[in-house]
Amino acid sequence: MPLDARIFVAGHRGLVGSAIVRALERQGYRNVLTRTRAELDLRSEPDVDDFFSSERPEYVYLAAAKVGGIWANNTYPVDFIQENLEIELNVIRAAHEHGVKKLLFLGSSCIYPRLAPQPIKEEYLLTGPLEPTNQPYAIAKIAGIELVNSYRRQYGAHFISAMPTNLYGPGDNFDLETSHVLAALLRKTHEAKVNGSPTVQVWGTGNPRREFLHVDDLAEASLFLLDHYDDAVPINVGIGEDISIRELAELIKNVVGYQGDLVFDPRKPDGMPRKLLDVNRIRALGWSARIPLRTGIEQTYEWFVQNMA
Ligand SMILES: NC(=O)C1=CN([C@@H]2O[C@H](COP(=O)(O)OP(=O)(O)OC[C@H]3O[C@@H](n4cnc5c(N)ncnc54)[C@H](OP(=O)(O)O)[C@@H]3O)[C@@H](O)[C@H]2O)C=CC1
Ligand SMILES: C[C@H]1O[C@H](OP(=O)(O)OP(=O)(O)OC[C@H]2O[C@@H](n3cnc4c(=O)[nH]c(N)nc43)[C@H](O)[C@@H]2O)[C@@H](O)[C@@H](O)C1=O
Repeated sequence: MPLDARIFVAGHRGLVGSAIVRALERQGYRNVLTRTRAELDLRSEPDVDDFFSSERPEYVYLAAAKVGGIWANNTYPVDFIQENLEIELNVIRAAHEHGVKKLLFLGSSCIYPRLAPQPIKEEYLLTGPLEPTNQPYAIAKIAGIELVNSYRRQYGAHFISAMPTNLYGPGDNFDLETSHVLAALLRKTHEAKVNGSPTVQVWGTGNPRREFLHVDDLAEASLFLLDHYDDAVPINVGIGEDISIRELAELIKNVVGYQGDLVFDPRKPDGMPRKLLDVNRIRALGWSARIPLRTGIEQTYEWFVQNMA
């Protein structure tokens, strides 16, 4: 992408979108287009069309979506399937109709079968049943991949899809109901330390395993893929290692400096037993994650204390 290219980052105030804007600015891009949801609701087809027609973006990062952790996904299935389908249909269609040169659609590792062999290769998509707690969201994301590939096949569009693993970092959602595990445990553990509480509640058994990628790594990967990838296969983006939720909770205790105990609540869902991406495809292109988990958690905790606590 030339440095004066007109680049639309959809979802620029979110965890991922804000990191992509930071990465673009670091690399010297000076024409980054953004709109808040209040300024442009991406669920509205005519408004999306007007925006593309007046602003004429040349490149698009589609990082706007209805996003949430296991509880939110399980509790608001209509919102997760409907809003995501609407956003994908409007933005991807408008990008094609208004001549966007390249678009990156962000999916999620939850598109893969619940019991997929580990680490999960891109070709395992649609080879088995999905995890029920996030099936509506996963199906919306799979529809997004198919839409991207249909535009590639029917019109030769240079649209691509990336599948990030679980993300964390500055700007994450720290709401205890709707957040993902890492942000939730950072906040709970910090509050337990400050309030002198003897225990921290951890949902589920602690046995599920997850892979955590720092959002600044994902942002670098997103820029890299726009320049170096043009294929129908939705490419995995991860760090290549996973840990159990119990190990994550212990690591967070250590970073926060909390001396109390962890209490597991098996009445809460575990979700997918394991979700570790095979990242050989993106590594072969020349990109690897750089931020180690402990360093990333320390930096995110510092951000949380300065901005949210
Ligand atoms: N977080 C994670 O662990 C993972 C995320 N991903 C993917 O990355 C992408 C971004 O996720 P993340 O940054 O975490 O999500 P966030 O919830 O942090 O941000 C989502 C962004 O989308 C915007 N948005 C949502 N609905 C609309 C709408 N109707 N119109 C306009 N803007 C809208 C929000 O705008 P506003 O701020 O104005 O509300 C917000 O800026 C998603 O596609 C997600 O699937 C993939 C794997 C893991
Ligand atoms: C990114 C991904 O995010 C979601 O899938 P998930 O990986 O299951 O998400 P999660 O981060 O919410 O939980 C991971 C694990 O952690 C446990 N856990 C413990 N204690 C807390 C806790 O306090 N909060 C949360 N949220 N989880 C907790 C929790 O019970 C589960 O076993 C999907 O919605 C999916 O759509 C998606 O794409």
